[in-house]
Amino acid sequence: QWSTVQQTQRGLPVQQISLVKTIGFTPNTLNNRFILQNDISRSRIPFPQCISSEQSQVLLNPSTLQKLLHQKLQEEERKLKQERVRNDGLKNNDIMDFDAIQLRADALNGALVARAATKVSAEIMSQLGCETNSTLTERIDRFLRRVRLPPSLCAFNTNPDCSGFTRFRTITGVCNNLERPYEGSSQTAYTRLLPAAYDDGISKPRSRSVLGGPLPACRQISVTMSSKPVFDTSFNNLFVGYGQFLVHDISLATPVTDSGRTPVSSCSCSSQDHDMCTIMEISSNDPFMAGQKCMTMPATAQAFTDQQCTLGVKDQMNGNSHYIDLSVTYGSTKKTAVGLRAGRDGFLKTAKKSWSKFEIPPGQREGKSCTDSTETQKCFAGGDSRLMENVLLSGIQAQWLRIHNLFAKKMAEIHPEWKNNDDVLYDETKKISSALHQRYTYDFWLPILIGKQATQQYTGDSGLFSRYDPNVRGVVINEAVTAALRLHTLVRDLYTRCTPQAKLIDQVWLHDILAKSKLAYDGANNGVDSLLCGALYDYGFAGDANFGQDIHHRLFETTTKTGEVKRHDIVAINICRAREHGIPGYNAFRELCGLRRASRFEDFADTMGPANAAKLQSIYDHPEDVDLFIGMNHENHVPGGLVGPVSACIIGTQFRNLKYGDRLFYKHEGQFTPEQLTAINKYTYNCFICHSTDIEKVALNPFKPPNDQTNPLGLCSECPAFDFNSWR
Ligand code: HEM
Ligand SMILES: [Ca+2]
Repeated sequence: QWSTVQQTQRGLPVQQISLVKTIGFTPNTLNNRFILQNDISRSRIPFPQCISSEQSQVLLNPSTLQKLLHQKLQEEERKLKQERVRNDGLKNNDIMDFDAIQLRADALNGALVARAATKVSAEIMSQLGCETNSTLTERIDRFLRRVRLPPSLCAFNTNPDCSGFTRFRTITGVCNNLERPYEGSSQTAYTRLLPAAYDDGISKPRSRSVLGGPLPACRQISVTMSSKPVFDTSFNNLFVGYGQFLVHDISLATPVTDSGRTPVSSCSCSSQDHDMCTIMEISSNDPFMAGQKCMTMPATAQAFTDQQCTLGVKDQMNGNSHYIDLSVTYGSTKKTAVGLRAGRDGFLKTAKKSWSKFEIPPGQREGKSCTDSTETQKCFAGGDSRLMENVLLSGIQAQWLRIHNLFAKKMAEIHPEWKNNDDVLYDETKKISSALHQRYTYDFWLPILIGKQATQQYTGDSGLFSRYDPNVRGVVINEAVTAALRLHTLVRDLYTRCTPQAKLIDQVWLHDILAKSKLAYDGANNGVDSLLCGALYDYGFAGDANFGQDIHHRLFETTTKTGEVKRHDIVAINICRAREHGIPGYNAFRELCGLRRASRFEDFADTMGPANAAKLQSIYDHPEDVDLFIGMNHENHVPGGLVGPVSACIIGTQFRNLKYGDRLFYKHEGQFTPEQLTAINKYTYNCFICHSTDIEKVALNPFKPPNDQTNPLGLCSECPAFDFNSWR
């Protein structure tokens, strides 16, 4: 049944519209024929006049809508299949092994229905002859969101029973917010700080300057960014690696072609459906890629804006649980989570190698998330498909596995009555490890990124405990993960490996550890532990508009049989991804964050140096055109931070929401007793590293390079064990 929506979750009050009646939905009685015969060649009518016509009443007639939706569903399903067949011949160097996208993304469910609903929305606008542009997106959305899909097509149709899930986190994140149980759960939409901006007001990427000309192409912008990064000695590469681990915890923009392929290989230059595959052009005088036909990336799967399943403009799906809950380690879907467990004593599966006293992540059964897997050297399995994106990331995962199993063992020792209770041991241990992850994130990681002052402003509270606010939405913000948290400017080219005693082994290139498992299994050189050791000493690249070569121009480099070299570019991807996600430009976020909306490039002077403002002027026609990612990377840093004020504002808001909107946040009243929380606070990150690697000395603040005066090394042998006394 179609029905009207009274209230949206964005809090926009929506008027009822009388013409939408409720009717039964019976797919078999529908025919496929396109039933809208109206002339669309008319000249465009301004919005909202176009929707007040008689024709809009006809179009929004429930049975018309139903037929249209059914038709679009079939079309979309067919196109998805065609695209998969078309790309089947491509070399499959899978970086990502996607968990089968369940319920909400299945055919006739979730992602596909959301996609079809967007197509219906676009069709309605087109049939009404509405004039559309990116600035009208919000108003168009508000109009369309009055129309709700039949419940049979809405995966959120029934509320889950949360009564058994109040103490521990669920794997998906469902039942975290007891009033809005799906909020923040895996396979639901990102939220937005600002309304989307789509060229057609519905789903097409921003492509025009406000002055009328085309926006510069993504790769064209990227090649103007320098590849001569400088080091920032105030943080180390473990800070960078932890950051990547953390963003993979909160976000996976699930590709629409979720057949287990990389952003590189899941679309081809000949892809026909540009809604499904973005094709990035490369100019013939490109300094690194001349001769390469194009770069491609699959679109992000779609999701309904909220749990109402209405028509509306395009929104994207987060495949992972939004909360900071160690989902990289434990999984974001039930199936993955179960597969990662050993099935006894609360343990997680691991692999044991003769060359290390420590365990490493288990191999994937049929995994292809790395490019060099063999029978004895398998890609790693984990809760997030990007675990092998680089070996440092795999190392951080190994640490959490080791700590989990160590703690589960301790827990069984102090609670012999739980001996055979796999579930209790798993849940109790997981609750402590996720608490530690949150503590390290908020107390150590975030203050380095946005500075202590901004961290306090957005996430600070006094006293031992903090308080949950069920009205805060613990949902990942599209702008945060599509731009602000894409800290690729910090990513180095060279990675040091060292021995447990911190003796240099060698330095390896990012492309040697990117999607490759070889060095993780390099027993002679201590596997992942030697990279973790190196990360403590390596500086990161500074937060600016310089990007390391490997990630900028040589990402996922492959050579085909015919000798053709194919490369990708994270900067170009980030720009194009944000346009695909309808993220407005930098200027709009300046205003949101309390700065003046610039009308001339000189107005950027309050957030960046004149040279950077001039640089942006040389790329773009108008300040409104500047892409968020590019604008942010040109900002001066906030006090004590690595990012600029607009970045810090978006990131601060994100971490505030993921704290106060997370009912199970470790610091909130009721989660742990004061004694337990004190034990968690006392378990320092340096001792965590000591207990989860073979490294012998770690600095007091492990996210900063060791320094005799300001950040001295401590001996691991002196680290106290985690204090389990208050769990007895
Ligand atoms: C070590 C090297 C890294 C490589 C090779 C890498 C590569 C990538 C790639 C290929 C994507 C997918 C882009 C797309 O299709 O839109 C991505 C997404 C992303 N990256 Fe990185 N990245 C690295 C490190 C980092 C770090 C250090 C951070 C932040 C601290 C970061 C933050 C992100 C974020 C937030 C996303 C979006 C994730 C999502 O929502 O799905 N990355 N990265
Ligand atoms: Ca998560």
